Amino acid sequence: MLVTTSHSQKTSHQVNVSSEIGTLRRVIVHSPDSGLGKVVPSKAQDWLFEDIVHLDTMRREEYDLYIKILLYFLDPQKVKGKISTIDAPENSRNFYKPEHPDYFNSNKVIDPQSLLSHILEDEKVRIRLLAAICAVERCSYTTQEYLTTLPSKELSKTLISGTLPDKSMIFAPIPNFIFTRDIGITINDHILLNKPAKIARTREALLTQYIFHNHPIFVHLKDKIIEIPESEHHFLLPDGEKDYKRATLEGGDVMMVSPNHLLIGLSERTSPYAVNQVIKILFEKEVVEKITVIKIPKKRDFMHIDTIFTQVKQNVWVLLGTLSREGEELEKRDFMESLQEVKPSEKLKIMQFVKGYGDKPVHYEYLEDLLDDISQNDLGCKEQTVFVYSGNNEFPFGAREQWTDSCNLLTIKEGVSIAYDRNDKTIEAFKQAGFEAIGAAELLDQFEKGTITPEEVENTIILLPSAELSRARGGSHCMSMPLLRDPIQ
Ligand SMILES: NC(=[NH2+])NCCC[C@H](N)C(=O)O
Repeated sequence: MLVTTSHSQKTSHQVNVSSEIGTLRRVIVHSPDSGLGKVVPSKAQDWLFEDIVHLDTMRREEYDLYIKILLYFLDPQKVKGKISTIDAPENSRNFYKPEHPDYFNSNKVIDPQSLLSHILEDEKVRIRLLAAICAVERCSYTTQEYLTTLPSKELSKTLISGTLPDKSMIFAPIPNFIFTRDIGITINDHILLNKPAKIARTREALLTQYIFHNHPIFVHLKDKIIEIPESEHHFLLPDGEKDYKRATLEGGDVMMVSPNHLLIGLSERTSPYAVNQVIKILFEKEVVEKITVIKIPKKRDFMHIDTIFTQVKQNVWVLLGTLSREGEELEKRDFMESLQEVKPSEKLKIMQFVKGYGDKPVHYEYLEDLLDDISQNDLGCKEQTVFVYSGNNEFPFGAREQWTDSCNLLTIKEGVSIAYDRNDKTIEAFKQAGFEAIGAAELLDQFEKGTITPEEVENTIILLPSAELSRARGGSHCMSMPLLRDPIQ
């Protein structure tokens, strides 16, 4: 192995997440690679995109700001006072390219492309991973042999983008790799790896599995990496019946809300069998004591639970009104709506399992009841729980803004979250709840001028330009896999 682990490195390799809001210290994010620019209209839906994106705008005007904000909060010496140089045209964005010598190379804001190039230095890992990928992608033996000869940095780039250094495509891109939330989830000091429901995300899972099992920064996690096995019945089922018994789970459905309490979505992407397995494994390993299952409608609009709600502060949540108590009350006031019967599959169902209390779950009727219980009882918050609704619950903006990820926020420290700038009504609702809203570029400008420091930022929603990013159907929560957060006070 090229990278070795010294004692001082070990502390910086710490992995622990016990809340959604403790100060973020280490995170995995992936900058949009060239594969995103290869999405064509005929494949967009298969690749889980609603549209094709303009890669250059997505990078320069949107995602690069996200990286700079994350670095300013997590690893400031990488960016402080350097932004105009970093973004100077003659530097060709090299700062953001993991394969380039000028890459920011932080051990706090980490790109899986770098981790992959490190593990590919190991001959054994390289051969095994290439064999696995080439089998999945049905490559010829000659292609596989050629790939083994590529330098690690090039190979890493190719395995992610699907494109060789000569720009020819050897397999499909994995454009959803920017949504690192879905590749795995840190649950206290364990990592739960994902089992994607969609074929388009298969290679992501394979790369992630190899990274977590082989990279020296995760070597201490050996017994703490959890993978969900397929049910043995699954293999004997006719194809038409397979779906029900499949084990699928994506990270957007898993939320660590307090040290003992995990939320897991039962959704379009996460199957009942996987949920059962997670409960069994986490209880057996004593990783958490309480697991709440939130069954959401299987709809493209919702996909994972983190598209419906996320947490901003111990007592503040942003959520979609139509699936909540607020939504039902609004509906009841509308006589015609109340005549329409809601299909059971379109209703939210919340069941809470506590270790040692058998299979008898506690039921919550509404999302607000559960979130309030988390704020007040799990987190012991003294203030009243506040709900900020998507689109400020104004028809039809709740649904419109949820579609562009108004409810999908990454909290980088208590009360400070990153959101998309396009969700005007939700931003308005945040302001009414006492938050400030500031554009990412403006905030960076203030950091550079020294008028404010990241430590001084409080109760603020940082707004990221999102015309292109939102077409990929994920927000900042999806675009982050936290590895380390401070415990909440
Ligand atoms: N955690 C999330 N909500 N991830 C969003 C993923 C979006 C991606 N296009 C997909 O459909 O898979």
